[in-house]
Amino acid sequence: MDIHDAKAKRVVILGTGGTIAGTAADPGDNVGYQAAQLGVAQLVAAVPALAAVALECEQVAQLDSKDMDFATWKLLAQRVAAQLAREDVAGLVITHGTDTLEETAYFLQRVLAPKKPVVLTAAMRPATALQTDGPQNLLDAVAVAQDAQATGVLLVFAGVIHAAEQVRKAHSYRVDAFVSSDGARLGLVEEGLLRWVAGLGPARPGLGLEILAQAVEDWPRVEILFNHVAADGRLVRALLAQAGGDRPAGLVVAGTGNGSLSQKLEAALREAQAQGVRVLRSTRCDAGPVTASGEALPSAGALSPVKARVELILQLLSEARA
Ligand SMILES: NC(=O)CC[C@H](N)C(=O)O
Repeated sequence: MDIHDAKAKRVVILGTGGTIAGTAADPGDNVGYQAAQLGVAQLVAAVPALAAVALECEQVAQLDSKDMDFATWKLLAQRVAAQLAREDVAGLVITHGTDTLEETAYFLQRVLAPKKPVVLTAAMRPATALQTDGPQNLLDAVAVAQDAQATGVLLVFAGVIHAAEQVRKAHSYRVDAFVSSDGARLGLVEEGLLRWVAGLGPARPGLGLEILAQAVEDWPRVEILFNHVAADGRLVRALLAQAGGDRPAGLVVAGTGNGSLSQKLEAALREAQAQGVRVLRSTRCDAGPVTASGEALPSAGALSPVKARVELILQLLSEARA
């Protein structure tokens, strides 16, 4: 859809901070900047084409996404649900830091599984940079939020539309920092026009906002560990030795290859399981699922280790209410 279409319904932009709202003293400095300095209304004001779109802005948070926390997640999920419930709203855009964006995207998809589009976007260069990427990403994200075919939690970045489940940050510096596993990108945005390249798959139903009712201090602790040469399970045993409330409720292991584990690490994880700690097996490979087999510890499917952690936290919250 052309973003200049006057009949287009309203888009609400929720600001949370990140580099897209960052500033540096020197325009040539792409790394020595402060994230989360500009308000979301200032980001919109920097994109003249957005003046023609029916937009509202809401500042939900103002942080560097390396510091994203459960309280902000809970507030964001509530605000997203409230804005989506409005009939005059076609879709949402969320501005976010790139560092933990994929975790927030997966969290919102699993909790809300929205029918309307919820489009995250971000930037790899601060707003003051010579080659700032935030304004174009914001413009593209608004175009996707208005599109009748767009649905669910998406990321729009560097002209590409990604789905929450597949996307991950793959580069620490380049402006096209995100990829989708197995090339599963959904589409492209070119001069405000969308070109879908993959069908949108059927989404699982959302777990519901109610599961977030528990105080965030009491949300389950889930840690991530790796398999690697000579992984001996001592880290697992150190965690199990922690006193009552401090010990993790769940562990995600980023296994090698198809989620494989050294004999010692697997033994330690089975001990954890026997003691009531939930274990999920993911892979440290960049792409591809963990295909379940026989007696192996439970697989996280195609979820990356950080998303498997979000999934386990949400499953534990959901089961605690059942
Ligand atoms: N490019 C970025 O957005 C990363 C900056 C910052 N650490 C954040 O995630 O908020």
